Amino acid sequence: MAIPDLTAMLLKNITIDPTSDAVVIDGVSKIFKKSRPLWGRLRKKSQGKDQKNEIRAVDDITLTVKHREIVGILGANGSGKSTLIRILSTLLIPDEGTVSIFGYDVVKDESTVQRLINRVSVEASFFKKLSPMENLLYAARLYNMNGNEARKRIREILTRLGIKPDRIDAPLENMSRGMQQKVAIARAFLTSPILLLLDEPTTGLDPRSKIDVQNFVNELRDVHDATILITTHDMDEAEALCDRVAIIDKGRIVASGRTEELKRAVAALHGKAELVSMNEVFMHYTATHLITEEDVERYGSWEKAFEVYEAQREEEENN
Ligand SMILES: Nc1ncnc2c1ncn2[C@@H]1O[C@H](COP(=O)(O)OP(=O)(O)OP(=O)(O)O)[C@@H](O)[C@H]1O
Repeated sequence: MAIPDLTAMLLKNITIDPTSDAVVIDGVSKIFKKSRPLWGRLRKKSQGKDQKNEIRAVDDITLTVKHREIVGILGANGSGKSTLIRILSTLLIPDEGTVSIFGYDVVKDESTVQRLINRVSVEASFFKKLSPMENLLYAARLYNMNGNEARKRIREILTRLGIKPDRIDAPLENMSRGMQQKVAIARAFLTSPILLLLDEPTTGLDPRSKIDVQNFVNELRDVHDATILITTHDMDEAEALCDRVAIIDKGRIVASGRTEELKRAVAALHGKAELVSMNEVFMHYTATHLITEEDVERYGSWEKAFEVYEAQREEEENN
């Protein structure tokens, strides 16, 4: 099927050197003010103490992503993944450091960068009364795509992502959250971006749909030369999809490399002959609490126990 060369269209007047790095993040930090309940603020005032009221959501991150690489940012809730993705997509300005996308600075060359990237996140905005087809045609029009070609391509992508034909023309508001997530993913694929930023794209999707999305991500890189940065909690996904991962904890990169390398390194640290799992690697670098077999039994699974301890940690940090 003839697909309009949208990438070429979008890149008119933008020079891209495919041999240069796709993303260069250099010493980037983002600091937020902690918002406190009124009672907490009054109490602090009365105590007259100068308490730390800042969160370094991203703390001195340096990372390079090569053209056509798929890189995973792995971190627990609140570790700074979305903040980093928002900086890359020009939605937030870094307080320290610089980021460039194919040589264009996210602050100084904001509008150029916006034409090179596409971000998918759970907060995707859609017209909920309209159907997936109508929403995606609207997006296609923004990118000057030919209507008939766009219609064909949209149907193809939505079908590939497992959306049933009768749902393609039905209102989005009647679809499950997972299905709406797939429409958000379809929108990013429709415009074949040079750099795709996927912020937890498969959270909430069933296993079959996860695989559909992962296959599509691979295809985008293999066929359309895209570079992909993906945040995820899902270690299997990271292993299946990413050439390289960076583990982030409290805004800092605590480990990075190929999954195989990290598994070998952690196994060696634990004195094990065979490779450990990616879950163990993740725990090794991020856990504040060692999860025991009793915890797994008590909470039903390793992931559930991890979530419970992370929630406790977050609560402690916010108090
Ligand atoms: N606009 C904001 N104002 C104040 N604090 C913020 C803001 N955005 C994020 N934070 C804080 O920054 C830290 C990092 O948040 P971020 O959303 O980047 O984490 P995350 O790793 O994406 O988490 P999750 O997996 O839950 O989406 C958290 O402590 C969060 O509460």
